[in-house]
Amino acid sequence: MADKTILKALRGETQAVPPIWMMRQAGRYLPEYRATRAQAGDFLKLCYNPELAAEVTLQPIRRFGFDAAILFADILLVPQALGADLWFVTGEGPRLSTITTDADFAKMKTKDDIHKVLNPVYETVKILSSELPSETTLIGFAGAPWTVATYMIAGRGTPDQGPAHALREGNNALFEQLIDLITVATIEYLDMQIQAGAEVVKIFDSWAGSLKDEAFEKYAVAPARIITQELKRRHPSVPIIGFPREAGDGYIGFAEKTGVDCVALDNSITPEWGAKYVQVDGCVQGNLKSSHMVTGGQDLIDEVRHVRDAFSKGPHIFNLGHGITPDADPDNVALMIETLRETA
Ligand SMILES: Cc1c2[nH]c(c1CCC(=O)O)Cc1[nH]c(c(CCC(=O)O)c1C)Cc1[nH]c(c(CCC(=O)O)c1C)Cc1[nH]c(c(C)c1CCC(=O)O)C2
Repeated sequence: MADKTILKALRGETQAVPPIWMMRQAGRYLPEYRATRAQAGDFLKLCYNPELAAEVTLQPIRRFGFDAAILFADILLVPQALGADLWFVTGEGPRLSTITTDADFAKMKTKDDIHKVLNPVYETVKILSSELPSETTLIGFAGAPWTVATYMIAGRGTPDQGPAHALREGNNALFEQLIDLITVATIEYLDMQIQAGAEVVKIFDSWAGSLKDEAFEKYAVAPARIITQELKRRHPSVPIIGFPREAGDGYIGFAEKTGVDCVALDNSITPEWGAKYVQVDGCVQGNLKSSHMVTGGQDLIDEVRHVRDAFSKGPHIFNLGHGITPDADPDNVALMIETLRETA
C-alpha cells in the first residue's frame, strides 16, 4: 500500500508527525514477550517457531500501534545457517564456534545451503504479511557482514572487536573471504525475506564504529553497497535502511555511497548534527536515547520533542538510537508515542 507512513518517509516525504517504531520492540521489557519465549523454550527456539515468532512481532503492534513491525529473528541466524554452532548464555549473550583459520573456513557451507535452516524465518514473514494491520509496514533485516563477522571470529560479543581486527590484519585473505561469504549469503537471505513479504529491509552494522577510514570504506561501506545494489536490481521498489552504528563522520555521505534509502542514527551524534550532515541527503531514522525508556518523566517528553523538532524539516522515522533494554518500562514507550503524536 503506497500511503503507509514509513514508506512515505522512505520515499523522501516530510511528514508533520513522523512515523515511529523501536529497535528491539519485541523483547524482554514486555511481559507478554517473556511468556511467549517461555512457551517456545528459549530464544533460539522462538526464532525458529514461525507461529510464536510472528506472535512476538505482533505484540508491540497490538500494545502500542507502532507504524512498523520488525520481523522477530536475530542477525546470528545467518552464521548458524552457514554452519556455525550458536547458543545463548542467559544473562551473557551469544556464543558461537569460531572461524580463525583457513581450515575453519573450509568447513563453512555456501550461500545456497542457508535456506534449509532459515526457512522458518521466511514462514514467519509470510504469516506476518497476512496478519499485520494494513497501515503497518513489515521490516525484514540482517546483520551487516562486518558485524556478523565480529561474532563469527570471536565466538561472542566483544567490547572492541579485537579478534576480528586481529584477523583482518593477520590473515586478511581469510578475513575477506569470510566478509564475501556473509555478503552473498545476506543478499540471498534478504531476497527471500522480500519474496515472503518484507516491505523494507534494514542492515544492522552495530560495530561499524570500530572501523576507521580506509577500513570503514572497505568493510562497512563496500559490503552495504554490494548488498544494496543487488537487492535494488532484484527488487527496485523495496527501500533499504542502513545502520552503521557509531560511524561518526562516516555517516556523512553513507546513503549516497551505498545507495540505501535511509540512514539510522545512534546516540553518539546530536539530532542537530544528524539533520545538518545526514538528513540533507534523505531520510534518517533515530535517535532518542534508549535510557529514556527506563527513566521516563518530563525529560522523556522534552527529548521526544527535541528529536522530533530537530528532524522536522526533512524525511524522518522516529526511533531509538539503539535497542530498548530489558529494564525499560512499557509505560514510557506509550508516553514516547503519545508525545510524538501530540499536535505540535
Ligand atoms: C548485534 C545484534 C544481535 N542481534 C541484533 C543485533 C543488531 C542490533 C543491535 O546492535 O542490537 C538484531 C536483533 N535481535 C533481535 C531483533 C528482533 C527484532 C526487534 O528489534 O524487535 C533484532 C533486529 C532479537 C533479540 N536478540 C536477542 C534478544 C534477547 C534474547 C532473549 O530474549 O533472551 C532479542 C529479543 C539476543 C541477542 N542477539 C544479539 C546479541 C548480542 C544478543 C544478546 C544481547 C541481548 O540480550 O540484548 C546479536
